[in-house]
Amino acid sequence: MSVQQPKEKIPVGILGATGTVGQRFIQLLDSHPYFVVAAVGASERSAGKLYSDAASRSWKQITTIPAAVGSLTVQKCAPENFTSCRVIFSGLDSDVAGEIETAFLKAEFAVFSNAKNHRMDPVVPLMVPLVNAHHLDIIPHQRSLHNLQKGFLVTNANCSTTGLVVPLKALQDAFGPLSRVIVTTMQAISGAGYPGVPSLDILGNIVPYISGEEEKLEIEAAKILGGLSTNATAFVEAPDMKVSASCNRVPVIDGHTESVFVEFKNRPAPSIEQVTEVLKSYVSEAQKIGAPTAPEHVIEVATLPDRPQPRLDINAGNGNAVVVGRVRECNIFDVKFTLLSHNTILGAAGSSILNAEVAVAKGLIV
Ligand SMILES: NC(=O)C1=CN([C@@H]2O[C@H](COP(=O)(O)OP(=O)(O)OC[C@H]3O[C@@H](n4cnc5c(N)ncnc54)[C@H](OP(=O)(O)O)[C@@H]3O)[C@@H](O)[C@H]2O)C=CC1
Ligand SMILES: N[C@@H](CC(=O)OP(=O)(O)O)C(=O)O
Repeated sequence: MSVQQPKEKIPVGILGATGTVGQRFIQLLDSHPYFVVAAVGASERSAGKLYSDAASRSWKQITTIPAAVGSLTVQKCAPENFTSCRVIFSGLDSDVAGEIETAFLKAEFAVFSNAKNHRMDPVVPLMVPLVNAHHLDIIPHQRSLHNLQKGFLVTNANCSTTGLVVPLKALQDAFGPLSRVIVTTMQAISGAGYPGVPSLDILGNIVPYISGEEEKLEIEAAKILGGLSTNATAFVEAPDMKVSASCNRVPVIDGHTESVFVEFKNRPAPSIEQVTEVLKSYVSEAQKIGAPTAPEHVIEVATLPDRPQPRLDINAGNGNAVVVGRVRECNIFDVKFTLLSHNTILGAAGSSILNAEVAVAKGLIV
């Protein structure tokens, strides 16, 4: 089923527009077929300045600030400053995202958040567009609980969780429930925002601790890989699946690499050839409904034995695909592989934009 795209541009606002994720939104939306940036917001430090001035020092994208956004005045993140927008993309710091995003929800905006604050809310989809777009079906219930006509709130997952759940979803769909997953991450420094990790801590080094990260990987996957109750009013966690994570910060600018070990519940376990074929041929709902920025291939399976590598593979599917390599037998669990995903594109702004495209296609953005 491919859905017709909107004929008119949809004005969007970006909260946290000066940050690492906010900048990615601005870069990605510059060429978007129907979303157009109409307002930008950040902290009181930036509010009142032209975006080009507020972001001049922190802008770290390889493209320049689009002129139309550079000339916008940065707003305080209050709903009354975003009345020209129908959609809000939030790249807000989690210290403030909770309250601010709730205010925009209550003011009837369609809010797409990258922050952790609302992810485990029982009526908020924790949505990885290449995995669980059907979780959007809870929105009518969310609206009725909050007494809203048009507004709703959807969150992205943690950036490492996002890369992980894509191949897990393909495997779960094909071979049934997963019982145990162990993952060790090697996470890029852009994951910590700007200015992020001090250079003296990370250059020539590895830091084997990212605050709160392992816990997020361990709980978010079960919500994302689970289903919805039949009346679409509650999420049902993937049963029996246990995830154990070990997270490391490595001196890479963009791209989270993960070593993954998977055990299936059903016996006999699939062969490596079957696993590889399933990963290669996985198709997501976002692709089926014709979301314009969905990658052609959700999972690219690397054939060379020393791939994926962040420097070489990070832009697969314009940053919205997951590259999986080294698919092989595991002599403790069933299969092991290495994956790479772009932490600020698929892991953040790219997924939010895809989530909004899916919401447009489902008629939720009015
Ligand atoms: N970086 C990544 O790979 C990923 C990040 N995330 C999440 O996305 C969010 C943004 O992350 P990131 O871009 O890396 O962070 P940054 O630190 O780079 O940016 C934070 C943004 O929040 C704004 N901000 C800070 N305080 C306030 C305030 N009191 N009121 C309004 N705005 C405020 C900042 O504005 P100002 O410039 O004015 O200070 C800035 O625009 C976080 O919640 C993070 O956890 C999720 C997945 C991946
Ligand atoms: N913690 C991630 C980025 C992030 O901000 O995650 P979360 O949105 O789950 O807090 C990293 O450092 O790479």
